[in-house]
Amino acid sequence: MQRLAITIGEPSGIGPDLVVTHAQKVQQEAQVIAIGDANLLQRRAKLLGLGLTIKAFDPNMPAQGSQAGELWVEHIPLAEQEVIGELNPANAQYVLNTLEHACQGCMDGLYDAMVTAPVHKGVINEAGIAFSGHTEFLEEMTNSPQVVMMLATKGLMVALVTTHLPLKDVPAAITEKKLSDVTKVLDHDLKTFFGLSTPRILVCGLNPHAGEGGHMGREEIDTIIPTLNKLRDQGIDVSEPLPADTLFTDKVLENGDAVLAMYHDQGLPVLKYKGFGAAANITLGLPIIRTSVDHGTALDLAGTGKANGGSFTTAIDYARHMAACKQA
Ligand SMILES: NC(=O)c1ccc[n+]([C@@H]2O[C@H](COP(=O)([O-])OP(=O)(O)OC[C@H]3O[C@@H](n4cnc5c(N)ncnc54)[C@H](O)[C@@H]3O)[C@@H](O)[C@H]2O)c1
Ligand SMILES: N[C@H](C(=O)O)[C@H](O)COP(=O)(O)O
Repeated sequence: MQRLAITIGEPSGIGPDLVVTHAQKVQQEAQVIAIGDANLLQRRAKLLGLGLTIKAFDPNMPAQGSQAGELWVEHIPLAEQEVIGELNPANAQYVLNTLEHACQGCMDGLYDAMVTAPVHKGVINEAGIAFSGHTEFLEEMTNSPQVVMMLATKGLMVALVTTHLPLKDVPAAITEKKLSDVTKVLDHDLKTFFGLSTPRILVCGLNPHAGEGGHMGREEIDTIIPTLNKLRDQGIDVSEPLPADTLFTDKVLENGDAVLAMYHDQGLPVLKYKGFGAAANITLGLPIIRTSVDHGTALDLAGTGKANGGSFTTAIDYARHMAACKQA
C-alpha cells in the first residue's frame, strides 16, 4: 500500500479545509498522512461541521488506510494559532517545516509521494525567508540539477522553461543550457510517468508570432531555434518555436503530447482556463514525486466550505499514478 504525505499548506487558507474534507471519504488503497498541526485540522473540521478523528501516524506500523472521518496525522506544531483569512509571518517557518518533513520522508523512502496544499509565497518572504515556490524549494532541498514545473489536466499538459521570476528577467533566463536541460527532463519524465515512448513536444516561441522572423525579437533566432535543432539531433521530438497564441488551438495541439511554454503566464492561464479545479501541478526532475493543487491559498474561502476540492483530488490521483509507475 502506498503512503502519501499531504502538506496542509498555509494555515489561514483553504489547505486545511481540503484535507479534512477529503478525509470524509474511506481511504482503502493508500495511507494518506496529513503533515501539519493536528489541532488546526481539528478546529477546521469543527468549523466546517465535519467529524474528524485524528490518528497519530507511526512510521513503524505497516501502511494502513482509514475509515470515513479518520485522518492520519504527523503533527508539526504551529508557532501561533491561525486566524482564518489572515496571514501571519510567525507561521512561515512552520509551513516550511511541513515541506521539509514531507520531502525528507520521501527521500528516506518513508512516503511514496508528497502532495502539497497551497502555501502563500508572500507571507513567507515577509517573514524574512526567501521563497519563490515549492518547485524551487524542493529543487534546492533535493539538490536536483534541473526541475520542471508542469501543470496537467485531461487533454493538456503544459511545462514551463522559467517559473517564478519577474517578467523582465525572462528573456535572459532562457539560455541554451536552460532550454536544453528543461526539455530533456520533460522528455524523460513524459516517458517514465505518462506512458509516451516518443513524446512530441510543442514549443512556444517567446515573442509575439515567434519573433516574426526577427522583426519582433531575436531570441528565437539566436537561442531557441539552434537549441531545438540540437535536441532534435539527440532524438528528442520537439517542434519549431510556434506562435503561442495559435499553438493553443485544437488543430495544433492534436499534433503533440505536451506544450513547453517559455514563461509562467504564457502557459498557465491557458491550462487553468481549460482545467481549473481538475488540474494538478507536477514537479518533474526530482528524485521524489511531488504534485500539488492548481490554485492558491484562497484566503477568501477558508473555513466557508466553498472551496472546490477537485484539484486536490486530481493531485492525489496523479501522485498515486506516478508512484505506481516508479515502483513498476
Ligand atoms: N500550489 C501552491 O502552493 C500555490 C499555487 C498557486 C498560488 N499560490 C499562492 O497562493 C496565494 C494566493 O494566490 P492568488 O490569490 O493569486 O490565487 P488563488 O488561487 O488563491 O485565488 C484566485 C481565485 O480563485 C479562487 N479559488 C482558488 N482556489 C479555489 C478552490 N479550490 N475552489 C474555489 N475557488 C478557488 C479564489 O477564491 C480566488 O477568487 C499566492 O501567494 C500564490 O503564490 C500557491
Ligand atoms: N505556479 C503555480 C501555479 O500558478 O499554480 C504555483 O505558484 C505553485 O508553484 P509551486 O508549486 O512552485 O509552489
